[in-house]
Amino acid sequence: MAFFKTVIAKLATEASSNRCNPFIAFVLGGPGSGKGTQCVKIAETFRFAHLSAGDLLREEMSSNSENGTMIHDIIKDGKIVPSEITVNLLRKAIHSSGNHKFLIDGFPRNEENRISFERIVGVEPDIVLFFDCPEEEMVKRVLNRNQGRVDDNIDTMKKRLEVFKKLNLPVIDYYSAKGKVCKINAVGTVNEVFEKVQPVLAALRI
Ligand SMILES: Nc1ncnc2c1ncn2[C@@H]1O[C@H](COP(=O)(O)OP(=O)(O)OP(=O)(O)O)[C@@H](O)[C@H]1O
Ligand SMILES: Nc1ccn([C@@H]2O[C@H](COP(=O)(O)O)[C@@H](O)[C@H]2O)c(=O)n1
Repeated sequence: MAFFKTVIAKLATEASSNRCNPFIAFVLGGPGSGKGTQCVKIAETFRFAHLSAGDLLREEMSSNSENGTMIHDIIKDGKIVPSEITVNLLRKAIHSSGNHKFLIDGFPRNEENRISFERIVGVEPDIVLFFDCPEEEMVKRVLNRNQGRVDDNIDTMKKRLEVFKKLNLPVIDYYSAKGKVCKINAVGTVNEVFEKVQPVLAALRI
């Protein structure tokens, strides 16, 4: 708890200085951990723009763009779309949003995503929210989601969990070493989880 308070205090101090840049919160967690659900609540309560990398890719996939089929095949296979595509979608969404506080949901998924964002957008995140959830709970949530997603099936879910462990956890470790990660236990009802998130955001004086 003391460590947690120190991290928040440090982030709050950094957040209130140097506010020319946008405020960027990366939101990470395994597939089905509930990051999208929490982002909606955070965005409403704390007036953030919520940009979901997965949603932007799904929109691109449905828009008959030249990359649509490739994106579909990669998502269905639980793999990661080439970073340049995702980062350029995020860059455009950031620039057209009119907001200066962003929740970037489901990004960066691997080292290539992380490095590409720094190169193309030119900023690092101020904070990383990590929704930590046991695998069996994530599987249950994804299989009950019922939104017609091509990746909400047990075969793709197994691959996504492997990709999460192999490629995404090292990114979380990278930001942990920089003191930027707030880990939130994602078990509980949606409101119970939000009760744990709220003080973290409230402490950031932005
Ligand atoms: N705390 C919770 N308890 C039970 N169900 C939840 C909880 N949070 C979210 N859900 C449900 O679990 C499913 C997955 O949630 P959500 O889409 O927010 O996860 P996600 O981490 O964004 O997933 P993905 O990475 O696959 O997009 C949804 O159907 C959502 O309604
Ligand atoms: N940075 C990202 C984010 C997502 N993807 C692909 O989309 C799938 C669904 O993403 P969610 O955030 O909605 O879980 C994901 O499994 C990837 O295939 C990506 O490539 N890069």
